[in-house]
Amino acid sequence: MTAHQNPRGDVAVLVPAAGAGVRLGPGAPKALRLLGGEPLLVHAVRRVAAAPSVAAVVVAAPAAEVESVRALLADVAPVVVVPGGDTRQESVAAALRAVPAGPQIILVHDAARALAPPALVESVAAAVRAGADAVIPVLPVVDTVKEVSADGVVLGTVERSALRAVQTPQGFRRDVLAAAHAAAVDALTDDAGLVEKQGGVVTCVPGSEYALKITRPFDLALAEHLLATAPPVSAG
Ligand SMILES: Nc1ccn([C@@H]2O[C@H](COP(=O)(O)OP(=O)(O)OP(=O)(O)O)[C@@H](O)[C@H]2O)c(=O)n1
Ligand SMILES: C[C@](O)(CO)[C@H](O)COP(=O)(O)O
Repeated sequence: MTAHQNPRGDVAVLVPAAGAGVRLGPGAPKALRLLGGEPLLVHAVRRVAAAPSVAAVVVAAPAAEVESVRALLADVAPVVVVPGGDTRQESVAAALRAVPAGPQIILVHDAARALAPPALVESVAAAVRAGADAVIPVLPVVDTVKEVSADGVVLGTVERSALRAVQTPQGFRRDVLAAAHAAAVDALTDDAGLVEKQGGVVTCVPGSEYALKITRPFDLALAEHLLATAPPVSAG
């Protein structure tokens, strides 16, 4: 199957999906765990592929699951599947190398954020299209945040008014993301961080509660409930 979803689109989405899911507990690699009877990866790819701007999707799968992931996604969307790496950053870099020529906007989206709506994909892409080098969806931090020592003693309270919790999809001009990964020295927890290290400007757009990262068992249980009320997949 071709890598092209919508030949008129200007966006390629990289989906890092090669993580083990240690915090979710023993079982299959996290992207293949079930939510509403379907793997998290299927939910994530279905939603990004439904966004009208998306021309191509590249999935970084667990190395041992590349063929099974290809088969799993064959009826969901046209995708390229490559083996992921030992870290999220390596998985994104592997997917980036496989992006077809054409799209000049690249989004990076965690398979673990399985319910992120197509409308969020479109709003991130639109902000890049409007001229931003890099765009991240964010939500305000609602808890009081404290810095705590390794032995559990509070060192201080962090002023939270300027803090934001960062989600995916994160969006980039293609040349900006390529340069940031090429220059990467340390493994960071998100791609926008690599752009920041290069002195790039990262712009925020409003995130979505549905784009929660399914990390621990409670998140999966919460996502099962959210699935019933999630925006329709066609809401690009
Ligand atoms: N080597 C890795 C590690 C993570 N990821 C992906 O990066 C996203 C965010 O990672 P996270 O939710 O932390 O997943 P895991 O690394 O699987 O979680 P854990 O740390 O609990 O094992 C996930 O879609 C995950 O599959 C990846 O592609 N390659
Ligand atoms: C990219 C990310 O989802 C943004 O919040 C997050 O940094 C991934 O973190 P993890 O270390 O893979 O859990």
